[in-house]
Amino acid sequence: MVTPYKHEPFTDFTIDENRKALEAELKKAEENFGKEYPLIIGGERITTEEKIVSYNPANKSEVIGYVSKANQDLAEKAMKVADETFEWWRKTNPEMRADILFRAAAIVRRRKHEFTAHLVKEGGKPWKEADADTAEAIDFMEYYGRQMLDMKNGVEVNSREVENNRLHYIPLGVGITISPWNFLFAIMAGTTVAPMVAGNTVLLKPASTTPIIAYKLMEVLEEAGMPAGVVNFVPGSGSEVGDYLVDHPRTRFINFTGSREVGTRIYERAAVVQPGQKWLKRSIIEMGGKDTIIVDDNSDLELAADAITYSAFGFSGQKCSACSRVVAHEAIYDDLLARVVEKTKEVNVQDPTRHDTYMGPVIDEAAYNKILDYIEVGKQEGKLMAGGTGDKSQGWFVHPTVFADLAPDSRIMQEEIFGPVVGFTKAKDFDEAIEIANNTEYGLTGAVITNNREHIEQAREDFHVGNLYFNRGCTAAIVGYHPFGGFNMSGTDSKAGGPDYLSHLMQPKTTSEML
Ligand SMILES: NC(=O)c1ccc[n+]([C@@H]2O[C@H](COP(=O)([O-])OP(=O)(O)OC[C@H]3O[C@@H](n4cnc5c(N)ncnc54)[C@H](O)[C@@H]3O)[C@@H](O)[C@H]2O)c1
Ligand SMILES: N[C@@H](CCC=O)C(=O)O
Repeated sequence: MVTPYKHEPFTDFTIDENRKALEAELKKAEENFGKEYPLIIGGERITTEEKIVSYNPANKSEVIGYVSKANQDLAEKAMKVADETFEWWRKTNPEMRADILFRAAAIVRRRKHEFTAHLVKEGGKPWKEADADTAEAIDFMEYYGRQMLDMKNGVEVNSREVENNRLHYIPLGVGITISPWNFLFAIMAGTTVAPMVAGNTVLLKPASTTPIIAYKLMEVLEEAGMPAGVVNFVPGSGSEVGDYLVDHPRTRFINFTGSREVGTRIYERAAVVQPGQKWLKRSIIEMGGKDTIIVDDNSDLELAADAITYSAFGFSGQKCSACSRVVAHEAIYDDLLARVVEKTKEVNVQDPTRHDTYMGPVIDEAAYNKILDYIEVGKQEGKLMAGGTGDKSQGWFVHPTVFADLAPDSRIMQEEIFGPVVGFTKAKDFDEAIEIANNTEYGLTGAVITNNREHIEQAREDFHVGNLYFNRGCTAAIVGYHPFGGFNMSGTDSKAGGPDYLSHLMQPKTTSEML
């Protein structure tokens, strides 16, 4: 009997015991620095000459580890193994597959601080963010296991007197999971275990900046009883291994989360029917955001300022859900801006190994340079109110930055920066605020801070985003509570952590028997 789903609680690090536990795991994580990690294909560990090097973004001189790098030959080998494994894995009992996830979740829960410490080091996440990432990985396993149990008997369809009709779900085939570095554990794990529990086999290609956490997930799944060949670990270059697997005629589906640039490229390539290909590939493509918080004239400004500060600067703004645009009613614009600037100046930026860190580094040099370039653009387009500088002496640190008085169509208000930069613009009334909020090519998250019931209902209808929140920030969706995914150029809106998610990874089959 499976207990009802509830999300994994976050750790309270003000409790001495919890703080000491994480500190001990951070020390242990440092002892493991510099280790080598192989590929895993059909359970076989394969070491290659060429390596991906994973660095600590808060301390450039620290190498977290060296990960073997797949080439096209190894990708082909992994495809063959996954294809063969699918032939029997697709017929396995869904309960057995769900049990693997429940066991895997329990293993991670028992070693929670070990994983969280690893995320602090490999992802540069402050404790709170790293703990939430671990909790979300657990949630995905618990939630998708239960979803599979709910879906295993299909759904009721009508039958007539002379026939017996059924609709049930069958898996698709071999899927390619391509994951981002920002939710290095949760999204990587969720987009791997969902297809697996649905009866598919998977080739997992994690982000090259954060591959080691994916190896650790593989170890957990193996310990939980996942047979060899079901999930195969093939880290490698996006343009080499990624393109090869996306184009492969035996690829049945692609489960991608990442940037708009790479997502649209994959979507286009996957649409091309290759010689020998017998199906139309399914593409689940979740991409970026340019997420807005609207602040109404009749609203709690302190709540608004807190929500903006956390949504803009939590994990250095490196969330697809991060608030990068504020649209404020002109009557409260100056007051709100002053509050946010004051709070921004209080944000500390330091090594996330320290327990009191609010904001750590950005992920790497390319991200650092891109964000600082945008800051220069912002200085031309608006008024710099806070931040505006970086420090790369030790790691890739960018100070939380606020720009005021931007035009809604300025680059800072339109393009995904993926860093700790937020822009403010003014609206004369709520109608105009909604119009500005919708005026991007994305449609992922948004929030409205208001005490006006009519405006809540208006936004519910007209604010065109996949995840809309009222009187809170626009980040921190919880699996099973806030199914997550966006509209327009934010992606295919598959709603990760929601009741429809597994249906994207299976196909419904109707059978009708004459009586
Ligand atoms: N919508 C969501 O749920 C969601 C969640 C997290 C992150 N994101 C988005 O992800 C982006 C940040 O992540 P990122 O920098 O890792 O994104 P990215 O697009 O650079 O990389 C994502 C993955 O794609 C791989 N890749 C790169 N080129 C490829 C190719 N040609 N073929 C196949 N794979 C290829 C990368 O190696 C990585 O594993 C942001 O835009 C953010 O908004 C979206
Ligand atoms: N699901 C996360 C965002 C994932 C993208 O980076 C949130 O709701 O903040």
